[in-house]
Amino acid sequence: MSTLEIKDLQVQVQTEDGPKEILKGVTLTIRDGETHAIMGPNGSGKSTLAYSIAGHPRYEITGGSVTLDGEDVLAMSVDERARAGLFLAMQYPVEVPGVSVANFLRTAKTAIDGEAPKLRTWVKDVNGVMERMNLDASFSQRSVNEGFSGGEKKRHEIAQLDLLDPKVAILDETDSGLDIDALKVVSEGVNRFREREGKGVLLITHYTRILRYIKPDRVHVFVAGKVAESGGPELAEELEANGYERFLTAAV
Ligand SMILES: Nc1ncnc2c1ncn2[C@@H]1O[C@H](COP(=O)(O)OP(=O)(O)OP(=O)(O)O)[C@@H](O)[C@H]1O
Repeated sequence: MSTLEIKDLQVQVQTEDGPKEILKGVTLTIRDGETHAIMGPNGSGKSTLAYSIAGHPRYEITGGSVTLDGEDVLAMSVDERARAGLFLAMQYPVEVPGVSVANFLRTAKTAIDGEAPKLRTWVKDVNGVMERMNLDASFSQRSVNEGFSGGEKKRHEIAQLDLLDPKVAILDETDSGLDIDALKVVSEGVNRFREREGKGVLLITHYTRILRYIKPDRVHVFVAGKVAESGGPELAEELEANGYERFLTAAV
């Protein structure tokens, strides 16, 4: 089971000019096995939603709730959220110089499962994932994200998704900066994850092209810190054709 329920979520950040309200009451439920796409203009608060769910300390929750299978996510520390089954692929993955991909993956897996994975199956699993993500075997020995190309960073995020096997994956612009081949590899990785029993996906994107590979159950238009409209995949096609204008006018 994996139901992520976001109710009337309100979030602010501290700026030099005082607090700034970014999320103004976001309500969204991702049920067992569903994939939801969020699209919206720059600065509408999509990444803020992703970071707030993952527990980034910069974002202050001023109202509302987030639960995963009924558990209060907002009461959990960042690592508790990961152990509870939340995964965030960041728009700009951070570099961790001196920590190899192999070490990072094993440490993360151990922290999430509460015990170290069995070495023999783990090595096989990692090699299998690297191969599927079209990453060279030597990639495991490189420092996390240091000097990675844009495409390598995103493929590495999906390799993590595959190995860490969360309940709900939040993917923040995982398609940005990918060439056609990498987009396919990344999409296939996400689809393999979706095929597992009861997994939820929240996919933040600017482009409908990824939604041709990863078919969403629901599409939400995010404008000025709120969900302005929700619909099926046809809503993404409408956005591609007409842009956000009708939503922006309505939000004023
Ligand atoms: N620390 C901060 N200080 C000031 N403003 C901030 C801070 N963090 C976020 N914001 C503002 O909050 C708004 C929402 O930002 P966010 O990154 O969530 O938008 P987004 O929809 O993901 O944008 P994009 O599509 O460009 O990635 C923006 O106006 C941004 O400048």
